[in-house]
Amino acid sequence: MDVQPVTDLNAPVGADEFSALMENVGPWLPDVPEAPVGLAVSGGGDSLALAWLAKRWRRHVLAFVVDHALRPESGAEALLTVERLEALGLQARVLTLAPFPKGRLQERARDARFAALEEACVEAGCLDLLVAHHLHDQDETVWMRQHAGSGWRGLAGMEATSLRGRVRIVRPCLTLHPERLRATLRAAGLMWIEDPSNQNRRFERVRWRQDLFPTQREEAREWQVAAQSYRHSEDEILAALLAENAVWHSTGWVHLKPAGICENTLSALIRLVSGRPYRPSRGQVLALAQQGHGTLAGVIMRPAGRFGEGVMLVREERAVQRPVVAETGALWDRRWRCDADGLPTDCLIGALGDGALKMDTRRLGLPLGALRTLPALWQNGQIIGLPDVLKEAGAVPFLWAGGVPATGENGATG
Ligand SMILES: Nc1ncnc2c1ncn2[C@@H]1O[C@H](COP(=O)(O)OP(=O)(O)OP(=O)(O)O)[C@@H](O)[C@H]1O
Repeated sequence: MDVQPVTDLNAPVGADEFSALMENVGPWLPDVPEAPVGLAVSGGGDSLALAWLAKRWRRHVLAFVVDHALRPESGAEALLTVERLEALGLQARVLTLAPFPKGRLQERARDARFAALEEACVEAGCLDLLVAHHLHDQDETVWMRQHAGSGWRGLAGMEATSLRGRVRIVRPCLTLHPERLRATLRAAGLMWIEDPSNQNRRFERVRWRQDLFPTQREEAREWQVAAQSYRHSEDEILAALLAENAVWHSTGWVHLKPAGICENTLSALIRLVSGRPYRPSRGQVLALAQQGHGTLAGVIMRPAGRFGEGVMLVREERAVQRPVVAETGALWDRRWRCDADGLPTDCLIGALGDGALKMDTRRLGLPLGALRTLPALWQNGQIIGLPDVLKEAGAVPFLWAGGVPATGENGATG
């Protein structure tokens, strides 16, 4: 649907305008209590304005307020935000984060925040999570990436929708000026919290926010629109190449025919097979494509041999995660999620490893490297459960949880 641009920065965002923005980032499930739309609210002006608008758009919206527990007053602020949300008729929950390691604070806080939000969304039945990034956030993202020497993929900025693990992140306000979100709050007579870290020039984003001239913001928008349209057309080409030439096996590896081997397919497939959120560097991928075999970003590429022409891409055994405690929902190696209930307390999830030696890879139809890097349930150094993708008796359910699809960019920040 076409949304008429509103140029008056003092004009609150209207209900019809917001509905049109939401329609552009749909489709949406029916408005039922079993499937609320999730909403991430920091308590700051932007996300509170989004909460107010979202509640008018739909009855069943569930807000999550993450308390990073980094400042003594943060717990009280989170509760105050919950009260404000409840006063708007929204259901709201506080998610308090466990302490996380010092250093790279903003990045770690963001990762921990999204992990908690994803978990809470899955538990509450929310497929979508709304966040309040707006036009100025997008400008700053584009400038930061431009400054870091990012190519067109980076300059395309944040997408209005992207996948993160098991939820879809939706940014309905990406084209809205922040002044209009403030105007919306003022018109509704709502109060919000100013987070002091939003003024702290120690953080790169804050410096860009404070220093960018209006003309530079305009410039960023031009780059962003051009780069995003290029990104979308490149993604279409990539999807067609993959559909024609790549076979993704549910045991976590890929067979790629010769006609499909190029920088674009390899970088997307390496990200997929490794379970990592980011693509490897372009130079490294080009070198690998030229060599025809090798190891990159936790993935081994080698000739496909008995599987046909071309190459196979298999997770590198040396790079897999160490064993983790086995419990329902546990994620191992960023690739596999354990879906079994009632596991004994002293079990671990780790690579099948040498447990694969007694197995017949020909009968199972997969390369040894792929078999060795599948998850297994271990107890006292013995394998007590194989993943159900192998279709063996007494198997344990594991779901592929790589999180990032092969096509479609996830230019996520924030
Ligand atoms: N502590 C938090 N709890 C829940 N959601 C959050 C939190 N911090 C950020 N978010 C979500 O991520 C978005 C982007 O984060 P960012 O840090 O840029 O926003 P902010 O300036 O802190 O807050 P706001 O956007 O509410 O003014 C927010 O708009 C909000 O939707």
